[in-house]
Amino acid sequence: MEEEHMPRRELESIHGIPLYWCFVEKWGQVEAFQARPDDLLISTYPKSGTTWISEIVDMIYNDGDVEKCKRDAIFNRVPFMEMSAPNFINGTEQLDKMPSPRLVKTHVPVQLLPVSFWEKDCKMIYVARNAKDVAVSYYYFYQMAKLHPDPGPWNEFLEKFMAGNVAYGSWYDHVKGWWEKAKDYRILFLYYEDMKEDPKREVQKVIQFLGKDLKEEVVNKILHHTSFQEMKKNPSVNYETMPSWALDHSISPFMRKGISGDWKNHFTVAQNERFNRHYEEQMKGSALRFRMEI
Ligand SMILES: Nc1ncnc2c1ncn2[C@@H]1O[C@H](COP(=O)(O)OS(=O)(=O)O)[C@@H](OP(=O)(O)O)[C@H]1O
Repeated sequence: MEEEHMPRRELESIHGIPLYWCFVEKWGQVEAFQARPDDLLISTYPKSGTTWISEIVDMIYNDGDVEKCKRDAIFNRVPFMEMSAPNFINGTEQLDKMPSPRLVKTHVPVQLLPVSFWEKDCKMIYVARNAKDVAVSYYYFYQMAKLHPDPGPWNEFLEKFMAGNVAYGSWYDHVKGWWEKAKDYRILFLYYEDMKEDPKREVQKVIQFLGKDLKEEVVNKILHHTSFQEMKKNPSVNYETMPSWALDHSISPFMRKGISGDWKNHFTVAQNERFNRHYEEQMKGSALRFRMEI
């Protein structure tokens, strides 16, 4: 049998946001998606801790039962709403068939979220990560995930990232857009850096937001199971069950470093200065504050 493969293709655009051609092709399904009142939406800009918070939430939903959380891969337990690609299960169709309560993953900027999520007043968790670490993580992900166009050399990719010419568009607009919405809707806004600094405190916030009450020993179990070291070796979350023609872990593992501040190993002094100037302009007037390391 001929091996499946995924030829790299340039991004297309949906409502002005650059995105994979195969997601754009089925965008009508995303717009028409019917959220349910007890859905929990997990929203992030790519590479901001989506898989981490997804596993934490599934562990909370299952009262810290590790075996239950190993029942299936993370992308089946927390389906990726806008996912649509040849030879892959379609996100909206997968969700339509799923019993409630559902956990839903998305990376859409706030203006592209299907309206039914607002109408049903669903709870949402948004995780934000500092732009420099996201850019680095995204650069490696572009290389290993064949859905992306070729990222080119780091310097060129960084320029594209700053200009918002990457999948899901501008990081700056994404975080600012969700931050503004969090003022009016049931959105728990978390930072990756806070989760790294004090995972217990942040997991407690999630438990409270979900209206759960878990014993300390269960919380400790969740913390252990969702540590980077544990998740890296857990096939139900490390994406190694995905075919290598789609995700090539030999180029870069999905669970790559899991730290804050890795950008320092990639940005030159000149790149950092240029990035900082651009960052100030983009984030001017926003109350959002990120820590670039912890
Ligand atoms: N448990 C845990 N602790 C700390 N960090 C973690 C954890 N799990 C995943 N990661 C890191 O998150 C990065 C992947 O982000 P996402 O899961 O958002 O990726 S995706 O957008 O859904 O493809 C990617 O970051 P980098 O290592 O910087 O590339 C992962 O390593």
